[in-house]
Parts: sequence; C-alpha cells; structure tokens
Amino acid sequence: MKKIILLGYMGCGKSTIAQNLSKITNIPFLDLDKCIEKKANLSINEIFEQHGEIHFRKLEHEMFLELLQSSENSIIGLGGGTPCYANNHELLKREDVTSIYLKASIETLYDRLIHNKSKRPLIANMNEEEMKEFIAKHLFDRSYYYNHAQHKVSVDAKTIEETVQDILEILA
Ligand SMILES: Nc1ncnc2c1ncn2[C@@H]1O[C@H](COP(=O)(O)OP(=O)(O)OP(=O)(O)O)[C@@H](O)[C@H]1O
Ligand SMILES: O=C(O)C1=C[C@@H](O)[C@@H](O)[C@H](O)C1
Ligand SMILES: [Mg+2]
Repeated sequence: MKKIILLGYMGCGKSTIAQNLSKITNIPFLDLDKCIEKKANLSINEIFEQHGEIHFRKLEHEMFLELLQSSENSIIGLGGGTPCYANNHELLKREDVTSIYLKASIETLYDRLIHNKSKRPLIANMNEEEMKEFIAKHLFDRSYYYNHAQHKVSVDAKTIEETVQDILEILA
C-alpha cells in the first residue's frame, strides 16, 4: 500500500501539514514522534533524558520500518532527524512511498521554533543567538539527507492551505 511521507527540519510543518492533508484526502495520518511516544509510554523529552539520543534513534528506525510495513495507506510525518540516521534516507526512495521534503529557510524555521522549543530536546535550552547559529549549521548538515526525498515543496511564506495544495498537485 502507498505511503505518503513528509520530512524536513523541526518546525517546517510536517505535523501541521500532514493533519490538514489527511482531512482533505481521508488518508489516515501517523506522526512518527507520537507513535514512538505511545509505544515507549514516554515523551520524546523523557526518552532523550532517560535513555539518550542513540536509544531514541534506534526506536525511531524501528518505528519507521513498522509503519512502512503496515498494509494500510497512510500519511507518515517523520521526526526532524529521521532521514539522517540508520540509513533511513534510503527508505525514502522506495517504490511504495511518495516522499516529500518540506523545505524551509533558516529564517522561517527560527521564527516558528523560537516560541515553541520546550518539547524539542535538541534546542530546548538554547538562547535566541545560539538557536539561529545551530539551525543554520544543522540544516546545512541535514540537507544532504533531506534531498533524498522524491519531491520537494518550499514552505516559506506559504499558508498551510497553499502548501497542502502543492502536495495535492504532486499526488495527482
Ligand atoms: N504556513 C504554515 N505551515 C505550517 N506550519 C505553520 C505555518 N505557519 C505557522 N506554522 C506553525 O509552525 C509550527 C511548527 O509546525 P509543526 O509542529 O507542524 O512542525 P514539525 O515539522 O512537525 O516539527 P517537529 O519535527 O519538531 O515535529 C506550528 O506551531 C505551526 O502551527
Ligand atoms: O530534529 C530532530 O532530530 C528531532 C525532531 C523531532 O521531531 C523529534 O523526533 C526529536 O525531538 C528529534
Ligand atoms: Mg511534528
């Protein structure tokens, strides 16, 4: 069965866009971070604190494979780092998936994340200056993996509806 995979940096809008796309298409949405939290019975923050990032990346890879193996059609919203670990980027090229990179500029990401960082352990304790530099470097490192997606949609200065429309055109 076909999976639509949304990927991109923290704050690019994977969860928000996927929820809206799901309402329009009636295809169920699965958020990888939420699935990991449910299975571990811990929040992402708690998994990082209690078991460390390496353990989180293992759970993330296993859950990604589990979601891909299910026989249902679904929209899967990945975590911000998912394509960058455990060769997960290679799964973005599979024939049974449509993978879409939601591409956002450093400025867009900064504006969206600055008010909303407490649930994101990688940036939770950074000040404004540190965050801007971190996002710039981190996005540069991660772009190699994000660019393995089959499609790319720019999200800068677009409303949720406009981005969803761009995705519907890819799926048509
Ligand atoms: N045009 C827009 N499209 C998508 N999200 C937007 C837009 N404008 C503002 N936002 C806001 O940006 C924030 C980040 O979105 P969201 O949580 O969906 O990102 P994410 O990619 O799932 O992040 P994470 O990888 O941390 O889970 C949300 O608070 C959302 O409401
Ligand atoms: O960018 C990342 O590495 C992460 C993004 C979030 O979606 C979570 O998966 C977690 O906070 C790690
Ligand atoms: Mg999300």
